[in-house]
Amino acid sequence: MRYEHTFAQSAEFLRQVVKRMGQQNAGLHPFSYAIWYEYVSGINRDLQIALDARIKSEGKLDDAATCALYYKHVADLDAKTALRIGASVGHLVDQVADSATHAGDQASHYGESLERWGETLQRPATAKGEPPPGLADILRGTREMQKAISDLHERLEESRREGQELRREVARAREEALVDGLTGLANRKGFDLALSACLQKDAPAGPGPCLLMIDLDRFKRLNDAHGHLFGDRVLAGVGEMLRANVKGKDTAARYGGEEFAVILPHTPRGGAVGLAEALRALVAASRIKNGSNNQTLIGNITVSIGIADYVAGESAADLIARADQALYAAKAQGRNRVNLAPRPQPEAVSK
Ligand SMILES: Nc1nc2c(ncn2[C@@H]2O[C@H](COP(=O)(O)OP(=O)(O)OP(=O)(O)O)[C@@H](O)[C@H]2O)c(=O)[nH]1
Repeated sequence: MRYEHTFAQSAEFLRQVVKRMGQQNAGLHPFSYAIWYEYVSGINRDLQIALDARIKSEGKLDDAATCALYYKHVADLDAKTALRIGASVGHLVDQVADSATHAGDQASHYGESLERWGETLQRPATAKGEPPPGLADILRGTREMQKAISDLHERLEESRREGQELRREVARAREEALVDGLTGLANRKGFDLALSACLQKDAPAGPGPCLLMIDLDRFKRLNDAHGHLFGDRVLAGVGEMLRANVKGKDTAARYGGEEFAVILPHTPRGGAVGLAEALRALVAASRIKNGSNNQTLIGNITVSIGIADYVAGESAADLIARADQALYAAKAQGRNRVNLAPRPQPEAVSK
């Protein structure tokens, strides 16, 4: 386990963590607890450096900063560690198997030589009617050695196969760590990785990328009226609709709670507006079954969508903020609508 502290140690960390959490602006949620626990216990050096730098430059941590630190330095750690261990184990097994193959080759070469020597030695002995003493033992020993090496080789080959399977499992686990359990879309971490990969490409030729932020309208009201489980089914339904309509190099993600995001790496703003309008209309036309017999159809589920098209030099955070502002404007204009963010003035783009 990652946390090996005794009860007394962790109780002391708890005391310090609560104090530190209370000094920030972020909520007292598990993400906040996790980063401060790792900070005060001293087990996560990168996090300590990043957290100190953040507080020095920006003062108290808010929710966004807390979540960003959590995703970057805590949540990803297990996946990273698993990947590293998987790669090391695989490498080790490959090395051992290579050595065994080499040893096996040598032994069989040695065996062949002994066989040849044996034949030469046996000839005059057979002529006299009695083999030289000890020669039969040498040959038997050699064969036994060959058999032992060949068994070892087989076992190590098996280990190599297991190592490869282990590596595949680790890769699968890592992929799963980037997927949201309820909707099957990319989760927040998957979204962050996809967006930063998309923005890191050297000056992409052609249009895009565009970012859509999609938020369910009056979702609290829906939860209150029909229950949280029904709310979850609505989220899963929206996820299914996005999976069916967002394909290829485009990424659909659950950004958090009842908010979704779509990254369109090569789509011009006109195309993004067209897709957003189609997604909005699909949700508005949907009906979801509810009730004990699942026969009651609930409608009036709508989403508002904000769109921002990337401006050269813009950071991921700025692009998200512009799409979010467009989303809030869509809400303010009455919801169930699509709104395109204005493009920032060139001097407003932070490099
Ligand atoms: N069922 C369910 N509800 C969630 C989940 N995540 C967030 N919510 C709920 O989503 C609701 C969001 O409410 P608000 O942020 O007030 O927004 P809203 O009611 O959608 O209103 P507007 O966004 O202004 O249209 C809250 O009631 C949350 O509890 C989830 O995973 N499942």
